[in-house]
Amino acid sequence: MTVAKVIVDVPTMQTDRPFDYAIPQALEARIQPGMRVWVQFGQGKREVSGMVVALADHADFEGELKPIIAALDYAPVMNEETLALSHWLAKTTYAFWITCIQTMLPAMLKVDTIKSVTLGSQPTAEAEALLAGQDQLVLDSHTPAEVSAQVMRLIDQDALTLRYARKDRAKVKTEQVVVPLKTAAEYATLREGVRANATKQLQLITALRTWVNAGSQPVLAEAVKRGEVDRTAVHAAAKKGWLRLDTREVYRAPYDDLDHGERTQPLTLTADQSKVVSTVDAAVRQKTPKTFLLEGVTGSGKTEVYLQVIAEALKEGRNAMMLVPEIALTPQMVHRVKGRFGREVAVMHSGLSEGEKFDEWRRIQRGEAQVVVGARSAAFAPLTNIGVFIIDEEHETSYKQDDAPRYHARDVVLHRAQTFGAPVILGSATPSLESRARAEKGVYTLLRLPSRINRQPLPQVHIVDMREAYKQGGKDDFSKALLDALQLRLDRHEQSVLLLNKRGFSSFVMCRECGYRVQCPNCDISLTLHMDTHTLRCHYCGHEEAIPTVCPSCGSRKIRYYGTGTEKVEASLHQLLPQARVLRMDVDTTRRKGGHEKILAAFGAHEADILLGTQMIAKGLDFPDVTLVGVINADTGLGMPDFRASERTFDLLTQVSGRAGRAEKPGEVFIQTFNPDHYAIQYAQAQNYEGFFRQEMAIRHRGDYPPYYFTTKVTVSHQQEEAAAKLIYQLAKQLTDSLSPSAVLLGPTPGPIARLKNRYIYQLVIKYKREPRLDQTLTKILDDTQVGTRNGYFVGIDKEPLTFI
Ligand SMILES: Nc1ncnc2c1ncn2[C@@H]1O[C@H](COP(=O)(O)OP(=O)(O)OP(=O)(O)O)[C@@H](O)[C@H]1O
Ligand SMILES: [Zn+2]
Ligand SMILES: [Zn+2]
Repeated sequence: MTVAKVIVDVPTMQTDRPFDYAIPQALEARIQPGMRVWVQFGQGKREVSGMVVALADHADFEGELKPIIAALDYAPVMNEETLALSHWLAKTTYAFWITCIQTMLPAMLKVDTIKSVTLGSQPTAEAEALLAGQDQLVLDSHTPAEVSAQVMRLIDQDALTLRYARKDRAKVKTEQVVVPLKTAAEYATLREGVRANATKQLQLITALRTWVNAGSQPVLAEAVKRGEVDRTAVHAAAKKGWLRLDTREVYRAPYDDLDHGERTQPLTLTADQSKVVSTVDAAVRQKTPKTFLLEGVTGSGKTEVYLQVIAEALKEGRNAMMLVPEIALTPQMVHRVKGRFGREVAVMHSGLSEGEKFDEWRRIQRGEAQVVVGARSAAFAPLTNIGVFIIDEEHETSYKQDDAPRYHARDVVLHRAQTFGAPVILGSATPSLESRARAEKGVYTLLRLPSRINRQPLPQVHIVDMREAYKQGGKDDFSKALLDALQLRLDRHEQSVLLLNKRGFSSFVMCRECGYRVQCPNCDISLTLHMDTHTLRCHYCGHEEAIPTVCPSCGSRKIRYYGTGTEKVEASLHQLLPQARVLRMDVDTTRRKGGHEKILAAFGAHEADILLGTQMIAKGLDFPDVTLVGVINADTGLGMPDFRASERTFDLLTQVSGRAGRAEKPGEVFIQTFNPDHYAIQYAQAQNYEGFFRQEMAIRHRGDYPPYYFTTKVTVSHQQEEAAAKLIYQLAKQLTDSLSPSAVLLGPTPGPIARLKNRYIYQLVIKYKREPRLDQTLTKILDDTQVGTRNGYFVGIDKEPLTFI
């Protein structure tokens, strides 16, 4: 007997292991590891989806095995390598195996379970009334709690029966093509029998003859759109047997125009670039899974290096994967990669629709794409035979996922690189301290691009002391120096980029009379003001409400708007420089699909003089006419109680400064700050990464922080504050008892936001150098607390968290 080992879609600690299922005769030859199946699970008749992770010739389970009800796939959606990867991911991130599998697959492959009730064996009047003449009542998250309770009671009485059905989200896109069934001569004869005033029929026959002669089978919708044929006439002709309509599967191709556009040629490399490329190429050819840290200043031509290394892998008959942070995955970047490799490139990022993502994934899965470019989750793309991995802007925090599985894309890539015997390039102008320290120890190989292409100097950076600036005629967030520099660019018809560092504060509404700030009802945090929709929104749970006109606390009408938002700065710019054309880029202006693209295209086409934006404008942009970069508020991040605050500030300032003067014209940068003497700002002014690295390492060493120590954060949440607090103290004791004396426990403390989505949060952080027993202890903690069951506890374990607050 063949037995299937199935991971079921029931994310709890007790079910986080494969369960044995019998493969019924009808499915005997079909079921393979990596296929999704539909099975019955646990008591009752609950039906769930699951993933076959292995086949075996005998069961580990003693009793009678339940059979697999149905296979959900015709071919496996995971292969041996990705299945093993999912298991590794679950182990290393303390997440459920099923959660990892679902994270790795496109959303369209998630199976929704539809729960409903029908009349049971002992129907009652109450049950019949509830169904109100319908065959079934569907239960979902919108079902009111009272109804759920009533349904449960009626199920217990056998008055109702619970039923399960599955709904696959996957939708394959199809199109209809016209297949002419007759010869050109036959169509000519047909034409003679058609009345002269039947113009649509005559037109159709003419078209059919053209297609027969050209041997083409056009897409119906397109032919109709071009006005070549009439849809009704086509359907009528199909009935008469003049033609056939075939349904064909098609991909939603988000970058169709680029796929068929002209290809760019490799550039002649500079000596520095050449050295880097040949070093990595050698590793590609020898299949050595070495990690290279490419430290290259902004505008040093890292992207061209990536492209040529990818080309080498392809030449060797291997595939390539390149990760880019979400916000740097701009149309510019896609253009550069697609421009070189065309349709061989699959692109994966959150800006695509679910259908587009699914289709790009299928192209990779079927071996039709050789290069994958994507954001964090593209690290899981089912690409095979990978010859090189690239992570651009490797210091970016967006490579780490905040929710379970709390993985870092860099770790996923390094793991897969071992499997494939492929080198990895980690590239950045400002590498993370962790990576740079590893290069120092020789774990990674350091490669450098110390100068800009064509020996252009890095832009000149001015620090503007805002404490002084307001005394000297600065107004509305702008110093006179920055305003003058902007004016000069307007006069010269050059472009400017303005960064508003939003980290740390945002716009809010406050009562001038009593100081009341509108709070989220579900979370302990102030609501953020959004002028575009005239609402207040919670950035954590999504709660939205109208701006009050009267203070809910004291009844006063003196409600005022506070904080510097991009909208407010945009308004000041219009006042201060009325002739400037400003484009604003932030979450609000890019929310709609393609919004990002449109703004950048407009800026590239010189439809604006100033591009004003948040962090999302700091990375990867390469516009030759940008000669000025202004940072409106450099230090909002410095005040954060986070030991990485300086590193983040240095990275951001260096990256954004790098947007200026990338072509022939020299660039200039103005950084407005209240902390002009802070070392992060000083080193950013000098664009001296190595200097910053040394000083920051010394500080981390003194404070026993990463990269000298490892860290793990444990978070507990519960709807009752007391329950959460009690558990975290209990865990703290358990950890202290099991860890060595050299490990340090920070906390327990309430979470930085003490209540989120109506759950109270407590956390602790473990700092340690070597703790062989930590893994075991953490696993035991998860086992003991029975996460995911009805007791209401959530326990989150985050290895190397990027946020401590
Ligand atoms: N060998 C070369 N010859 C000529 N131009 C080049 C060469 N390599 C790169 N360039 C050009 O130099 C500019 C900067 O290169 P690129 O954008 O790759 O730098 P980068 O290091 O990725 O920058 P950043 O980290 O700031 O995003 C681009 O316009 C690119 O086309
Ligand atoms: Zn008030
Ligand atoms: Zn909220």
